[in-house]
Amino acid sequence: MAEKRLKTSIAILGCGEVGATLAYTLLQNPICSEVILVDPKKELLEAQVRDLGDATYGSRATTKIRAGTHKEAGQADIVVVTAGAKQKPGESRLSLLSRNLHILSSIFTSMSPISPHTILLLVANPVDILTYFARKLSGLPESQVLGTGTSLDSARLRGILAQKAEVSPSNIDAYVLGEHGDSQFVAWSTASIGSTPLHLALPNTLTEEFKTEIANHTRGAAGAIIAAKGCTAYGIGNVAASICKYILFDGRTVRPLSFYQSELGCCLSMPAVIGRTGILRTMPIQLDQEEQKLLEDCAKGLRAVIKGAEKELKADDELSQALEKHA
Ligand SMILES: NC(=O)C1=CN([C@@H]2O[C@H](COP(=O)(O)OP(=O)(O)OC[C@H]3O[C@@H](n4cnc5c(N)ncnc54)[C@H](O)[C@@H]3O)[C@@H](O)[C@H]2O)C=CC1
Ligand SMILES: CC(=O)C(=O)O
Repeated sequence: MAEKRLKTSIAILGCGEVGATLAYTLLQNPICSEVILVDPKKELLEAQVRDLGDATYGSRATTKIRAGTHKEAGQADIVVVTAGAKQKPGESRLSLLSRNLHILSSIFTSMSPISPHTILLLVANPVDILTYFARKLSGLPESQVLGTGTSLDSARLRGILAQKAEVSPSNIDAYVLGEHGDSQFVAWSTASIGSTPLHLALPNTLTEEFKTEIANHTRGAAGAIIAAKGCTAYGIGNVAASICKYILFDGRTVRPLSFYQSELGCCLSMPAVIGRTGILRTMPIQLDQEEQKLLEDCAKGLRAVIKGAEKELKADDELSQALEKHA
């Protein structure tokens, strides 16, 4: 029991491209005692654990990796859900909804009873919609259920702006907000380089044309990478590992994350402070009129998807029972 209390564990559900990349990132930058991988593909699971284990021998690695069950995962400090289908080239994230919602529901059935202290981090797509249903299926408090949301899009935005402005990405403070998907938008009015507002830092560059080009580049990044290599993994591996660190180390770090927005009736990304108990609080952001409209349109679109999914769920006995359990 004493040993259990001293251990910190991160369970990763799904050990495909994203799950394995996240596990590798966590082994290279240790933040917990143990990483537990769970996947119904037994041969793949065993091979990933062996291959990842090989990366730890001979170094000063402090994190152990092992295969586990969904039940064990349900007792981890953090459960990261990467389990699910991914987009084929040209497919949208939303097209994955029906398949991934079924997987999500089966995961919660298998993990039950989930520890009341577990923090759930959703990665699988469509991440905002799955985060919304994970809240309902897990029965955990809202603050403990979050999605990576537009963290990855914001990292991509920082990268391209840093190139254009010829400064380090760490000096760019700019967010993509809303859906991790096509209705996302850049909060240009709040963006800065260091403490200098973007319009002062890039006075001749920040035209409407430039903003459209950057926003399209950011929105289209996943599609372009998937068209060429079939998946994206390194970016999200790094983003998800950082979020796990902010949680376990009680970083109180501000990040654009997907979580339930009661006034909008859906999960989407807004800046939040994250720490040991998950979402500690929302960080208010002053959007301009146009951005506020984009946020509301984005929420409207997500609510419509949720409504459609709820209808589909009602027709599916197993899923509707799973949802009712925590209604
Ligand atoms: N939110 C984000 O920014 C990003 C999200 N993604 C999403 O992450 C998900 C995973 O992507 P990949 O790893 O490339 O796919 P993948 O196909 O390589 O791996 C998915 C794994 O999930 C496993 N799985 C299926 N049902 C399971 C269950 N009940 N329990 C545990 N594991 C289960 C599969 O067996 C498979 O090994 C996709 O939905 C993808 O769209 C990917 C990149 C970025
Ligand atoms: C696949 C995905 O959601 C991304 O790379 O943004």
